[in-house]
Amino acid sequence: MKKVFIAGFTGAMGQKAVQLVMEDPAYQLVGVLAPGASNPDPQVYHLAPTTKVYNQLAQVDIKADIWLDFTVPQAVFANTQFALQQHMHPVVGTSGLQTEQIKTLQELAQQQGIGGIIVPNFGLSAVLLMKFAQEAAQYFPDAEIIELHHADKQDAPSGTAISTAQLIAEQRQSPKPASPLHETLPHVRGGDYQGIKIHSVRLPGYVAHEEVLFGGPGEALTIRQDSFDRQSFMKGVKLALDQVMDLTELVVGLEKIL
Ligand SMILES: NC(=O)C1=CN([C@@H]2O[C@H](COP(=O)(O)OP(=O)(O)OC[C@H]3O[C@@H](n4cnc5c(N)ncnc54)[C@H](OP(=O)(O)O)[C@@H]3O)[C@@H](O)[C@H]2O)C=CC1
Ligand SMILES: O=C(O)C1=N[C@H](C(=O)O)C[C@H](O)C1
Repeated sequence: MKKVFIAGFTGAMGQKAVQLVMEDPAYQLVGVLAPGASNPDPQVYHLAPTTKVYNQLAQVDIKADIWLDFTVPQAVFANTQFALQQHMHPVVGTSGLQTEQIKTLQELAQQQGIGGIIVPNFGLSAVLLMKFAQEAAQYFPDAEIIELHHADKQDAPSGTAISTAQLIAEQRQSPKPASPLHETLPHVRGGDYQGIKIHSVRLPGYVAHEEVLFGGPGEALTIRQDSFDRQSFMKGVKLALDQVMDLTELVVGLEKIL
């Protein structure tokens, strides 16, 4: 039985992950972490009576085989560093890791001789969108991204939008230089990732959605994916939990294990 630790267990994704791990006989939920979890009712959070509950990383004193992280961008780097130092295989769903931070974690994973996976999006529709966008960028170098999320999302742009922009930027050859523009409303053109504009929408009712718009002379291509329910991520989470202990390095993207 593989021992799993879940960071961010009180959150929207953390709760889904607790359910998944508790229902799967291949896993044992040995510990959980969330800052607001000083005295959680195990029944409210569907924990096992033996699951140890922590509210600070510094207090975590047990070892698991796998560290599953659904926390916040401010915590994910230190959490993953800790997991690697303690020889726990990280499965990182939290968004917001910077390129330099990922490099540092990959070096640490190599030093520690342990594999793991960082997954910008566990949903198959998003994984496919990124693949298709990368292909389209070879033919349509001019692209913009619109990501739409629930109003409680704590960061912008989404990790998925950043990953999509990175993939497009790697593939495209000659984007049209941006024309000078007089903005009558500041920031109206959105964020800029290497010339690719990213627009973040936050609205109640939405879960997680992304559109990539490609424009060319006289034509346009739009690719869109929708996660209508967080259940859309759980197949990918299960796949990562099942396979992470076989990985020998810290990889990025669910497609690495599909
Ligand atoms: N890769 C993917 O497919 C997906 C990734 N995500 C990402 O996962 C992350 C979590 O999303 P979601 O569940 O919606 O967010 P929530 O806001 O619902 O949950 C955040 C969790 O993190 C905990 N937390 C807050 N601060 C810290 C800290 N300093 N250290 C440890 N834990 C902390 C919160 O605990 P408390 O309640 O006590 O504050 C809570 O349990 C986000 O980065 C999101 O972008 C989300 C969906 C899919
Ligand atoms: O916060 C979310 O909800 C999501 N976050 C991830 C991201 O930032 O890309 C993945 C998915 O979009 C849901």
